[in-house]
Amino acid sequence: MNDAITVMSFFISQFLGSFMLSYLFMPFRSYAQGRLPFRHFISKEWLLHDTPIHPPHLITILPTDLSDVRLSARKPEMMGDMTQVGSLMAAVMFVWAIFRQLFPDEFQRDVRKYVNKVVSYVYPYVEITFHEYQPDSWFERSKAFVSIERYLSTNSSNRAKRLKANVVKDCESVVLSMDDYEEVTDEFRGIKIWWTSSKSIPKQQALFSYRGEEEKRYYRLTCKREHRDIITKVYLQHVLDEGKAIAVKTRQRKLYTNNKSENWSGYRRTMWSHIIFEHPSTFDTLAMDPKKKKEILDDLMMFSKSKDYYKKVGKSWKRGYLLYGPPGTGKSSMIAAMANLLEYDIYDLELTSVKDNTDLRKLLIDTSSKSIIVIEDIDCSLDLTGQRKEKKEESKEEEKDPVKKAEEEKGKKNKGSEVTLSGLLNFIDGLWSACGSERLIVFTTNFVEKLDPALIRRGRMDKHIELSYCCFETFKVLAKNYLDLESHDLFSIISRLLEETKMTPADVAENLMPKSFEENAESCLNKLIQSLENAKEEARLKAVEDARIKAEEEAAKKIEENGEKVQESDAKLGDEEGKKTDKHTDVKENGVITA
Ligand SMILES: Nc1ncnc2c1ncn2[C@@H]1O[C@H](COP(=O)(O)OP(=O)(O)OP(=O)(O)O)[C@@H](O)[C@H]1O
Repeated sequence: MNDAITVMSFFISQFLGSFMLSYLFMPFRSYAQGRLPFRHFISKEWLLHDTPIHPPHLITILPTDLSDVRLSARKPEMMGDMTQVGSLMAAVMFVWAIFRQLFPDEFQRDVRKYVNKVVSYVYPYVEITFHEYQPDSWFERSKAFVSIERYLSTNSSNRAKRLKANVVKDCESVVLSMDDYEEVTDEFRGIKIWWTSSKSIPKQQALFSYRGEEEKRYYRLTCKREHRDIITKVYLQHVLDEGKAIAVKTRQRKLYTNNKSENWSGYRRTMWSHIIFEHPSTFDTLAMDPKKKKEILDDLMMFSKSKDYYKKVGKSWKRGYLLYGPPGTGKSSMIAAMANLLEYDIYDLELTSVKDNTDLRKLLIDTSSKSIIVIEDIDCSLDLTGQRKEKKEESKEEEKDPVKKAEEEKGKKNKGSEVTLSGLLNFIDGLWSACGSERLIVFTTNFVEKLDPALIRRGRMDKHIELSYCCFETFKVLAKNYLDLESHDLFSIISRLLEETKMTPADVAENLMPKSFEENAESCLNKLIQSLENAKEEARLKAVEDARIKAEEEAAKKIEENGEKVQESDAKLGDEEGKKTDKHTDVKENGVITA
């Protein structure tokens, strides 16, 4: 009985094998005759084409261009085709099952290897595969894969028939990408390229799986052999560059702030926390002198386009900005406008949360390029101003009271940060500052005169920008933004008042903003005029009060000086009288002595 089964299986496999082989070789034969376009897999199109193809539609491993196939209905032949394909598939599966059952794994591997070798001789295409995860970094997606995904999403997803929709995190927009086992074509310098997305599924799904046992997604590029060089040397670089550019354009910008150094430990340590950066300030909404604004805009644009220039002159690609001026003059608004202009992230560095210079360096290394590192109110962040002076004084006072010294040390520790001025100077332009590129470092302060000159010298803070009280030019920008007004009869009064009194753009903006539906542009301007007049009156009264206080102080000083003089003269008189008495005593004594 067993023998009979063996013999039967032999004949069946012989029959199916020859049947299958004849089918397998037909595409090659037809290809040689230039008639049959090949496909990777059966697609909808073959059901419709009317090109006389014999045999019609089978699963082959060879890709083709279907674009030149004319589409029309061809239903009567279709049923026959379907039957043939069905039996072929059944045969292939049967033979494959027997092959896998009867032959050991090693043998199967060898067969596959030789089949691939043979196919590679006749296969007129080149395939390049890009895996989502590289074997050496299971937790990080391959940069090439991500770039290709972006490139294909943007350039080819409109041609793909099955798409995957991903909702971007923290955002309501939907990003479409090719679904698994989908194919799209791309064209580069007249060359046709096929991209397929696919995944390899593990034989057994482990209960506790790690990345290696999960589905592995990949993109496969197929092109004709003769185009191999141009595809590998030019096209791939083009795809990667495009992918990066799309990422920059579509990425959500972030506003980071540093965590306290104590919270950096553990596996998931994060030095920076972030939220999505959505500040609406732009250089259009920023009110300042137009000439000054243009100068800053040019400076920023020039910086962002000067990668090669910085390399040529041997400088790391970064630039320092010092923004100074009274509170409410637009320093923070300008930083947001810079970030929006250049599409950079912002790292808002809170110096008091940084333990020491080493941690400051670690934070710097953890920032990305295309970013603005901001230290607001640098004069208040740490006592950086006097440290150099203090050190000099300390070295002079060699022997200091140990109790006083200990108390001072304690006081310093209580401030929570041991970042020093030299640490900060290194942060800005030391060796470590060269890691990463395309970065702006911005300091803001209300009291520029308090800062150590070393901190703000050119090369560290390359551009010093003063943001000051509202002038008429600034007001005009605010009036346009807040009230849609370019001119008004009341502008002349406002212009005069702005020359006579100081008001910050923040206060002017507050007055210009309508607070109810009844308020219109004119009432807002009147509100501003009233406010300016009040401010002027307040300033006048303050000046009077200051003058009175000054006069009183001077009078008091004079009285004090006079009192001191009287005391001095009294003391002098006293001294002289004393001397006289002494002389008298001396005489007496002398008299006594002589007596
Ligand atoms: N130059 C300006 N242009 C447009 N709006 C401004 C300007 N200055 C101030 N404002 C308005 O005033 C508000 C406060 O401004 P901002 O926070 O930028 O000032 P600042 O100089 O950074 O103040 P501080 O020194 O207190 O941090 C902003 O929300 C903005 O609406």
